[in-house]
This record gives sequence, C-alpha cells and structure tokens, in this order.
Amino acid sequence: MTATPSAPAPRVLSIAGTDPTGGAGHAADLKSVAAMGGYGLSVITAVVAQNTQGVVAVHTPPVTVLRAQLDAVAEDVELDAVKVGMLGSVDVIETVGRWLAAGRAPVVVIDPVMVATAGGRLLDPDAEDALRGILHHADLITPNLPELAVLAERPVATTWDEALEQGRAVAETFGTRVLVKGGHLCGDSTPDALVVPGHPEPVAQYSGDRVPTRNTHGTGCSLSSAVATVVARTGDWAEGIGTARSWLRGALRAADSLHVGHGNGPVHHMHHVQDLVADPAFVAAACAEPDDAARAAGAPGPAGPASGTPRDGAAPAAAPAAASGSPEPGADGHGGAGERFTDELWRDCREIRERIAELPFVTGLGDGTLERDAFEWYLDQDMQYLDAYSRALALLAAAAPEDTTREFFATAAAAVVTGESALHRARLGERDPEPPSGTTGAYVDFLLARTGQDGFAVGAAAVLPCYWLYAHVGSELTARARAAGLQGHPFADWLETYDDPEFRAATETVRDVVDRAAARADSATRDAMRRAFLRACRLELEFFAQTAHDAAHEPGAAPGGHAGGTP
Ligand SMILES: Nc1ncnc2c1ncn2[C@@H]1O[C@H](COP(=O)(O)OP(=O)(O)O)[C@@H](O)[C@H]1O
Ligand SMILES: Cc1ncc(COP(=O)(O)O)c(N)n1
Repeated sequence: MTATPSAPAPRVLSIAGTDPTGGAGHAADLKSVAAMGGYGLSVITAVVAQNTQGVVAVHTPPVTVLRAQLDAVAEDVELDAVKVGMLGSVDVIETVGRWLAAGRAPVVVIDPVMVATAGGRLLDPDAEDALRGILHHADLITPNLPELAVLAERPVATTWDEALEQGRAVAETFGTRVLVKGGHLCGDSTPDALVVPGHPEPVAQYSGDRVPTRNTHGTGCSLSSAVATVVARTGDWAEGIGTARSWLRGALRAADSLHVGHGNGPVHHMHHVQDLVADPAFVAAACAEPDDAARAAGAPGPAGPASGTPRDGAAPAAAPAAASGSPEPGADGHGGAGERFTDELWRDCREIRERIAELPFVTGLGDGTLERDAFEWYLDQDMQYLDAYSRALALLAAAAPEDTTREFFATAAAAVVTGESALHRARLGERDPEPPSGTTGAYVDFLLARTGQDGFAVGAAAVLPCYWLYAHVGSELTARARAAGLQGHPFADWLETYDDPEFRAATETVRDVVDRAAARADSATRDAMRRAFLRACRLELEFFAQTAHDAAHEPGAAPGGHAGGTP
C-alpha cells in the first residue's frame, strides 16, 4: 500500500447559518468540504435553533459582525472557492453581495436557501428580491424545485421537463449556471441537470434511483459545498457535479445508520471513511510517514498480504469503499498533479458503479430480499468464474516484472483454488455445478485473453475491477445490511465476510501494481489498459445483472467458460 501524493486541499469558505444537529448549514458544508478533500472555513450568517424536525428560532447577529468575519478570513487566507448558503435577511444578503463583488474567489456557488427540508423559513419573505440581486456573482446556483420556482416566478415544477424549462429561464435571467435538482419530484428517480446560459439543452444530465430514506436533511447544503470543492480542484463543472453527486448518493445510502434525531435526519457525510478507526491497515497506509510513503511508492512490491483473493467463496472479502482505497474520486485527490492512473480509471467507471449499486440483485442482497435460488445460482456462476480467474492470476504471476508482484499473484491464484474447492465442497455436495452462462463465459474468455496475450500491464488492468468493484459493491452492501440490522438477515454470514482486511490490502496492492505498470508504459499501452479496465467493469456489471432466467434463454446457452477444463 502506498500513501498517495495529492493536490493541495482547496480552501473553501462556507457562508451559512448554523444547525445544532450538525446535518445542514455550516456544519454540513464543513463536513462535505472535508469529505471532498478540501479545507473548510466558515463564516456564520445566522444562529438557527433547529433540529431534524424543523426550525424553532433564528437569531441574526449584527451585519457588522458578519462583515468583520468575512474580512478576517479574506485578509488572511487566499480562498479557492466560496459556497453561500442561508443568508436570511436583506441586510445579510447585501453585506455578502458587497463582499462577493470584490471577486473573492475563483469559484462561487450560491445555494439560494429559502426553506428547510424539515419545514421552517430560512429567508425573510421580503428578501427574495435582494437574493436575486446577488446571483450574478455565482458561477453556479443550486436551487431546489421550490426555490427554482421562486427565482423563475412560476408555480413549483411538478415534472422534470417543467423543472428544466425553469432552469433554462433562470440561467438566462441571472446569466449563471443552474444545477436543476429533482430531489423534490415525486417518483422513484432523482434526476439532476446542469443548465448553462446560451445552451437550450442541459450540458450534463445525471440520473439515479431515489435512495429509500427519509434522512435527507442538508442534502442541498452538502451537494453545493461538495461541488464547490471538487470544481476548485478540477475546474470541470459537469464532472465535478457528477463526482459530488455520487458521493452524496453514498451518504444518503448510509444515512439510516446514523440515528440522529426523530425527523428528517442527516446524511452520512463521512460514509467513505467510517472504517478509518476500525481498520489499522488502512490507517497505517493513509497516515504513513513521508519516508515510508516514498519507499512504498518507489519500491516494487506489495505491502499488503498476498493472500487476499477476490470472490473467494471460502474466504471472500470486500472492503468499505475508502478503506479499499476506493473513495469516489474527488475524495481522493483526483484531478491534480498527484492524480494516480487508477484515480482516472475509477472516475471513468463511475456510471458503471452506480448502475451496479442499483441492480436488483445487489439491492436484494443488501436488504435480504433476494430469492435464495437467485443467490445460489449466482454462487454457481461465481465458481465457474473463479476457476478461470485463478488461471488468469497465475498468468499474471508468470508475466510479472518484479519478484514481489510475481509472488503476490501466484499466492492469490493459489488461494482462489483453495477457497474455491472449499466452497465447492461446502455448497455443492454431490450436485454438479450449473453450466457457465454466456456472460460468465464472456468474462472469463476476456480475462484469459488479456492476461495471457496482452502483456502484464494490460492484464493487470483487466483484473483490477474484480478486486476493486467487488470491494466497492461489498462495502455498500455491508453498510446497507448493517443499517438494516444484520440480525436475522438471510445472507448475514456471507455479507460479514466482506470485512476481511486482507482483501482490502490486496485491492490496494493491485492498484499500486497497475499504477506502477502505467508509469512504465507508453501511451498506446496505457490506452489499452484503460480499455481493458472499462471492459472488465462492464463485464462485472453484466455478471451481477445476469439471472438464471436470462442464461436459460441465451442463444447457445453453453459456455464460453468451462466447468473443469481449461477454457
Ligand atoms: N432520496 C434521495 N435519493 C437520491 N438522491 C436524492 C434524494 N433526495 C435528494 N437527492 C439529491 O440530493 C441533492 C439535493 O436535492 P434537493 O432535495 O433537491 O435539494 P435541497 O436539499 O436543497 O432541498 C440532489 O442531487 C438530489 O437529486
Ligand atoms: C442553516 C441552514 N441552512 C440550510 C438549510 C437547508 O437544509 P436542506 O438542505 O435540508 O434544505 C438548513 N436546514 N439550515
């Protein structure tokens, strides 16, 4: 494992009100900035007595105090981004507007906060015009649907098309980018879109199923400050929103595990680092002294144990996202000088990761509603896969440029065989395995071709998703299952195996191996590595998405893989 050199943390100022329950306002902003790898600063506009059930009272300090806070920060700190949240009154808006007019930061995001999710006004009714008057200072505004309607001076949109239409009107009126958010729409999906003045169509659209939780307190604050942080780092709005959104979806999925309050609770901003304390191996890697880090980065060879094997049914494992080195990119220093090749790969497969997370098989496994037959069929296919996978790892061992890497892959190959046969013994008894499906066959054919024919660098990139996506899916499943309570969960024992620190370490080792191979490779090989990685990601998606029913109806349903022999 290596510690990654990362781009300097962007300094992001939150100008916002307070929330003593820590889920919205300045608290949400600071957590979100930190979650995205930034350094958060905070100027308070209003002291709000609120909780997850609503707003009780608002106290606004004199604007001289506000101005003094703004000046104290600006005189001392060079800011990379400003995120503006609750302003509350005309005086506050005008004070912040005058301060922004001096061009305080290269990135300004304004979340035009008007009403709390849980209920309660956060903007005086007479302050709407004043708020309109400062929006031209923003590079992006992030209104929710009721706020968008106020800015567009129309009724609240009830369809996505209406919302987009209002977004276009607001972008033109205020001459700024608008993030149109579908969180308040009825229905199972929560689309978002980036609308830019002068463009009739959104320049980016984001889709995703609604996360089934009532704990959405502070989502707007969190998203806008996360976007400000990522864009301060990368300069790319469309991509930055995608990154922040993926992170927020993870925070929403983990929200129910927090148990804060009795109303609309907060999201879990730090869902991707929650195992930092519980996982000594991760702490050691993340907090290594500079000397150790340099040695680890430069020296060949894995620091992690060689025995962690993916999908190994007898000792399977996967990792919490951050602990496996797989935070959403953006939380991991991407986009700067210190970006790793694998950070880039991870960003490229974001869409696929989201699709995997939302597959019925994956959600059913997490919440325990998956049919037992479907699970068993999956395990059968997994065994067919493992058989070829162990050979692919052995081929990588043969091609490995360094002794330690050879040892790593050889040991991993052996561990898959051992684990696999134990699984066969435990689950199959005398029964013959199901034949491999076309999807399983396609995946194993691909892996054996890449590892056997295309050289070490491309082969290593091709096996990385099996470690990394599996670890990632595993962490999400385990988090969801824990949130729901593992007691009585039909797949509890299987899910609990996802906590194996050895697999976390192995995933990180394979990332390091791929980064080193990319550093040695020419650009054509790096392109081939990217293609192999993404193809393997798509095959992982298809593997999780396949069902016994699909397989039975495949034309020529028999196997590209094998049930015992060499493919
Ligand atoms: N239950 C949910 N599942 C998934 N995404 C959600 C959910 N609720 C809100 N979001 C997302 O959270 C972000 C903030 O949305 P929204 O609720 O519209 O804003 P606000 O918090 O300002 O009212 C948007 O990206 C939206 O799509
Ligand atoms: C101080 C403050 N600022 C903003 C919000 C909006 O929160 P939400 O994103 O849930 O609408 C809030 N409840 N409190």
